[in-house]
Amino acid sequence: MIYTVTVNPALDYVIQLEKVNGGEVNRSNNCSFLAGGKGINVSQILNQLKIDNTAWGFVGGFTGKELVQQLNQRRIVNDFVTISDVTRVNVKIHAEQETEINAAGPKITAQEITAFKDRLSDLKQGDVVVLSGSLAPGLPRDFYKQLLPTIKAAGAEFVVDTTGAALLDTLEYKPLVIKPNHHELADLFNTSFNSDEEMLTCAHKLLEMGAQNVMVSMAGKGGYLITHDRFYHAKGAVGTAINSVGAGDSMIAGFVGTYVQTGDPAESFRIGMACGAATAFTKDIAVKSQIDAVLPQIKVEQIS
Ligand SMILES: Nc1ncnc2c1ncn2[C@@H]1O[C@H](COP(=O)(O)OP(=O)(O)OP(=O)(O)O)[C@@H](O)[C@H]1O
Ligand SMILES: O=P(O)(O)OC[C@@]1(O)O[C@H](CO)[C@@H](O)[C@@H]1O
Repeated sequence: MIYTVTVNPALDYVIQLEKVNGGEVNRSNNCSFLAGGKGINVSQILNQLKIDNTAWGFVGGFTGKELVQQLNQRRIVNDFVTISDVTRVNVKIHAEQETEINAAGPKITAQEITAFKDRLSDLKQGDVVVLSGSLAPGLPRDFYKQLLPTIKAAGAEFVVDTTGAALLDTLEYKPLVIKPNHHELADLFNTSFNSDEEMLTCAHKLLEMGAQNVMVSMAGKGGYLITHDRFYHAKGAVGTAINSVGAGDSMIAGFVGTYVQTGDPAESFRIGMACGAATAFTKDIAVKSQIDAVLPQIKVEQIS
C-alpha cells in the first residue's frame, strides 16, 4: 500500500483570466476550488493509475470538509486527522503568467500530532509513505524526520518531496526517490548551474548522502534520473502548458506507483515524466487518458 501524507493540504482556488492589472479590480468568470496539496495530488494520479493508496494528513473547518468531499467523489481513500483549525485556501492565478499565493495553513495542536503519529502503526513491510509539501504551523521543523524511524522500523520505504534542510535531514534514512527541480537542487548546494554536468554532480552528492534514486525535473526541458549505477535522460513532451501546478507531484506519483509494481527505475521515470507532462497540459491533475496520450512521446535514454 502507498500512503500519501499531506500535513498542510489546501483547496486550490484556481482563477483564470487573460491579464492581471496590478492595483485594479480584475474580474474572472473562470474560477474553481480544487482539492490540492502535494500528497493529495500524488494520490489523485495513483488513483488514475489504479494503484491502491490512502491519503493521510490533517484537515479542518469548512474547507477541510469540501476537500474530503472532493476526494470521496473521486474515490480516493483517505483517513485524515480532523483538526480544530481551518484547512488553507491557496490562490493560483493563471493569466499571462502563473502566480501562486500559498497560505501558511492551520495551526496543528500537540494532540492532533499524536493522533497522526498513531496512524503509522498501520504500516507494514513493503508499504511506501510519500511525504509531500510544506509543514503546517505548529509542526516542528524536523517533523518528517521524526516519522522516519517508525516508517523504517515497519519495513516500509519512504519518499520525501520537500526542499532545503528539511529534505537534506531525511537523506540518512535513504528515501526511495527524491525529485528536486533544477532550481531547488541548486539552492540545496547554494550554487547556480552553468551546465547539466554541474547539475548532475550535485545530484550525485544526494545519492552519496543517502537517496536511493534522484530525479531532477526541468519543467518543459525534461528531466534526469540518477541511480547508483545508471544515469538516464528524457526530453520534455511537447504540448501546450496550461497549468504546471502539481506537475512535480504527478511525476513523483508516476515514479512511485510504477516502482512498487515493477521495481524498474527507468520505467518508473518514463511513467513519471508522462504523468508530469499530462498534468502540465491540463487545468487540473491529469486523468488516465491524458497520461496515455502523452506517454508515446517520452523516450528515456540511458546515458551511462
Ligand atoms: N511545460 C511542460 N512541458 C512538458 N512537460 C512538463 C512541463 N512542465 C512540467 N512538465 C513535466 O512535469 C515534470 C515536473 O515538472 P517541474 O520540473 O515543473 O516540477 P516542479 O517544479 O516540482 O513542479 P510543480 O512545483 O509546478 O508541481 C517535468 O519533469 C516534466 O516531465
Ligand atoms: O505550500 P506547499 O505545501 O509547498 O505547496 C502546496 C501546493 O502549492 O502544492 C501543490 C502543487 O504542487 C498545490 O496543489 C498546493 O497548493
